[in-house]
Amino acid sequence: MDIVYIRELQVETIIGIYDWEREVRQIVSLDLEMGTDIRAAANTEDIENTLNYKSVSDRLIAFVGESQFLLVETMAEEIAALIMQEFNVPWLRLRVGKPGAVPQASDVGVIIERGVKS
Ligand SMILES: Nc1nc2c(c(=O)[nH]1)N=C([C@H](O)[C@@H](O)CO)CN2
Repeated sequence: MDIVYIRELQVETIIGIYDWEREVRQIVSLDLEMGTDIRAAANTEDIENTLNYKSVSDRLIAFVGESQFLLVETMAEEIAALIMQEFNVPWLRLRVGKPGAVPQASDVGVIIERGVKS
């Protein structure tokens, strides 16, 4: 299996459990690895034959930017389901980080893997 990836995609959104977090937009940082087979694209140099990381990034920016989740866990599960369904991705690994959440840490969040890796 090959991987198309996106690293440190940063999107402003409403997220968090505290009152102030329901009013102030914060940055979430996403890393996404998506299982695919790149050989058809490599042989044809046709963007239609691959997983377009720009299209995925644009969808993530729109979805996360409009969302209002309480927990990073919920955001991660919803992103995973969306990417697998809309882009026909059989397996993915996703990190959702809130770099501003704990001042003493450079980043906090969750990492999930979903689907079947072939
Ligand atoms: N496992 C989690 N822990 C915490 C979360 C979360 O979404 N998942 N969220 C918070 C607060 O919203 C925090 O980000 C504010 O600093 C705390 N712990």
